[in-house]
Amino acid sequence: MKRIAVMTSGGDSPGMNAAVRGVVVRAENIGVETIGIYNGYEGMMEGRFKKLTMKDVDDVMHRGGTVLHSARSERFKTKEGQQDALDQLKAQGIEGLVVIGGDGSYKGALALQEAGISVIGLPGTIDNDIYGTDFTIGYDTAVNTAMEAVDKIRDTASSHLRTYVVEVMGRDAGDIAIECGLAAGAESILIPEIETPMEECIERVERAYRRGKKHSIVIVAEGVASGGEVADQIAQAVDVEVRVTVLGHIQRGGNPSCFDRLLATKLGSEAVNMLAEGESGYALGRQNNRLSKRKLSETGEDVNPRVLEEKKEKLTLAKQCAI
Ligand SMILES: Nc1ncnc2c1ncn2[C@@H]1O[C@H](COP(=O)(O)OP(=O)(O)OP(=O)(O)O)[C@@H](O)[C@H]1O
Ligand SMILES: O=P(O)(O)OC[C@H]1O[C@](O)(CO)[C@@H](O)[C@@H]1O
Ligand SMILES: [Mg+2]
Repeated sequence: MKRIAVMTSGGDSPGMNAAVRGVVVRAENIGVETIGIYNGYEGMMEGRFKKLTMKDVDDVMHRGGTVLHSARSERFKTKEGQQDALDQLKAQGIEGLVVIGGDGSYKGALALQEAGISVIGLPGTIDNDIYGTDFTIGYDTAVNTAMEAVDKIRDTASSHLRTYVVEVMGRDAGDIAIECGLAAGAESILIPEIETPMEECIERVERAYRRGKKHSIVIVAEGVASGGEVADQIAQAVDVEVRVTVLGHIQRGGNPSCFDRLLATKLGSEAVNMLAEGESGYALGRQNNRLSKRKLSETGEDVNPRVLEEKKEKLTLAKQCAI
């Protein structure tokens, strides 16, 4: 294999740069050329390609965001869009491709694999919602950002004896909500995958005050409801001042943690090894502290019931630890 390409896609995540660096460094070390594709699948269809050398990734390991930029592309979901992308890859003589992104990006990666490109997927998303890996690149940084923010909110909540509803990211994924909620000792955690009746959430807030607690914290993943909606319901039921904080995109930014840098570097490097050995069509990750690989074709919830099952098991276990 003489020439491969690397791209980032979907919402950015801290550690994507470290993954790109992992790919470029390993490829150069074994004499393979790397092309960077800018702007995700949108850039692929437009031919936004540039050769990358170690010099280009000298100073990116510690940076948040993605130097290759990222995008969400509706056009790439169409057959015509995918054909344009294939034409561009072929014109550039790309023999292998590393796609760094989330579950949506993996669907695009699978389409390219099925069309004859050798693809390896790396889990780059703060959502931690990829089947076959315990952690995604960027999740550790994001959940720590959220937890630190909730710690700060707790200080003011406690001073004013208030309840705070903190809305965190996760349209379909509850990992950030549940793990930052557990780590910050929240009274109630609302996630999209497992329904919690509002009465239960309200009862938990009331119970905290009855116990003599000075504040209470409710974490809600954006996919369940807005923080404002949840706050209104609590304020109607409990005689307490309620405030809302929406953490938003600060959860996607910032320098990647050591964990995310190492995960990204190892996976980037391994992706190149696999392509060089003629293996493709896999999504890489880490499970039980070992490198894991799953077929890209098995990572979608729509095709593999284990995806949702495994996710619910993990979240149910975590929920059992809540107060
Ligand atoms: N069914 C599909 N077929 C082809 N391409 C797809 C498909 N679904 C998504 N994609 C492509 O992948 C891109 C990224 O997907 P999406 O917006 O779901 O983000 P993601 O990769 O899941 O990351 P995150 O959830 O962290 O933002 C989409 O904009 C689209 O171009
Ligand atoms: O920045 P955008 O495109 O609004 O995306 C927001 C979504 O992206 C994610 O952060 C994942 O990257 C989700 O948790 C969130 O719902
Ligand atoms: Mg996703």
